[in-house]
Amino acid sequence: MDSKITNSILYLDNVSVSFDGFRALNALSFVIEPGELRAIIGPNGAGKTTMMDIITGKTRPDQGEVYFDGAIDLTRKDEAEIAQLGIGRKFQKPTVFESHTIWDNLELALNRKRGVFSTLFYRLTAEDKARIEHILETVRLTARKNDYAANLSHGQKQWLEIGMLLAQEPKLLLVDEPVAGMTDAETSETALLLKDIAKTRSVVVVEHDMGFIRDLGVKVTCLAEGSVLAEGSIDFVSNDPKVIENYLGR
Ligand SMILES: Nc1ncnc2c1ncn2[C@@H]1O[C@H](COP(=O)(O)OP(=O)(O)OP(=O)(O)O)[C@@H](O)[C@H]1O
Repeated sequence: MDSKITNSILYLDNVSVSFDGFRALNALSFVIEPGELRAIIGPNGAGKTTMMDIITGKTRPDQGEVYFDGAIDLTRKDEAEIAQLGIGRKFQKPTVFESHTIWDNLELALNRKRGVFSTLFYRLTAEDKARIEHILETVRLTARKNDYAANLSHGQKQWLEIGMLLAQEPKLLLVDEPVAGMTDAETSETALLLKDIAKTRSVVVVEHDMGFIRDLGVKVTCLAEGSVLAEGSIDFVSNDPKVIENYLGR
């Protein structure tokens, strides 16, 4: 097998998918390295959500290769299997349990991995507690751990949900527009938080907020019309005439 596949955490090659004759992805190819934090930008309808749907098994490609963690062919796995393999997805809207505390939300997320029956009789070990404390620190919510999730700001709810995904220890985390609706301070903090997370796993983040993308300071992939328009540093990508014409200049 190609070493480009075996050395990557995520490998997409020539992936296409059409809906009623409309090509949402058109020969999309890109590679994410283990431990990489990658930013994906692009205009509305560029195929960013469809790309995440393909990776998580929600949508099947019409053609192309999708490999995870070396040699796992994701096109042969269903959504549940892909989640189990270690791909976590954060949707745009936070979906935390508002009437539970922040701690309980994380405990529930930790238990989700274990299944219903073991959860019924399960007591947290010291190791589990340490894990929750560590996640609380990562997502900047230690001081709020006993508050109800309902009392968090929108940005903090996004962080809590990222924490709930971390409890399941994904190898790859897909994050869709995390900073939409956040304050400027929360947006800057989210860039730091995602960089912290990427120290121990790979992260792919889709965002429109260019200030945030600049703060991340990582490799950027710009999609348009279902394929890669430009890829490289933020300066390289934002000076590309095709990116200016199709996205930034709009
Ligand atoms: N299930 C579907 N059925 C029909 N068309 C779809 C479906 N999913 C996506 N599309 C179309 O495919 C195109 C790509 O959509 P997609 O949501 O992936 O873009 P996006 O880059 O995520 O856009 P945005 O930034 O607005 O979220 C759009 O024109 C969309 O209408």
